Amino acid sequence: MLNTKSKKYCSHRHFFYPHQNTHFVPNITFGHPVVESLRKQLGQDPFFDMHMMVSRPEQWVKPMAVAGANQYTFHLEATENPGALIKDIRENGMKVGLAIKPGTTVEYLAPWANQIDMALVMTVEPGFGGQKFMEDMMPKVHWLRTQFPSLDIEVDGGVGPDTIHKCAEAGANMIVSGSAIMRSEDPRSVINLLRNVCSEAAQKRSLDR
Ligand SMILES: O=C(CO)[C@@H](O)[C@H](O)COP(=O)(O)O
Repeated sequence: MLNTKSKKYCSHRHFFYPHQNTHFVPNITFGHPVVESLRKQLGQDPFFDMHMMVSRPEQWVKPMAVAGANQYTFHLEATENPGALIKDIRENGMKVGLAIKPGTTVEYLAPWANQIDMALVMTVEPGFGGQKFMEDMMPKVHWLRTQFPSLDIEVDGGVGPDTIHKCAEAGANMIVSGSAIMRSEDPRSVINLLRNVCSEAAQKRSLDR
């Protein structure tokens, strides 16, 4: 639960920036020591995109870069100065991802779209796996794809074989999928399916252009 006394509204009065002692999401996942260890185990090939569901994302840029992250994705709702953070991420040699929660409209992300590598449209409230896919986020994906044809657009939350077509048709080309893969008896085939549906949709878009 966020401490409402620490609420601080920004100029457009839609977000509030959690106080440093509150959590952006209510649970804890792994941090840069695990990233460092994975990098050592897996070598330089895997692309590590760090989705930072944290308050004050500024504080983890350098540790994540040193640990071997390739892309640093932060939440627009969690920072007061996205421009400075984007600059810092780049100066630390990483690509930039910018995420929005379901309640945040794309118009707040749009001004930054030309400065980032990837836009992440959350299709659940951040925090937990296994939630229901929010189809009503697809217009955001579609709008971003129309406005920024070459931007990487990711969806995250409730994405699996039943929902991937909606994501791909709307224009997503990067997918986060947890439960659908982990709970499958054949994870490889689920991964291949998700990949293929996205590639086919992207190919069709490029032919239509
Ligand atoms: O971290 C989050 C939500 O905060 C997501 O990345 C989920 O973990 C994706 O898992 P599924 O929704 O696919 O189970």
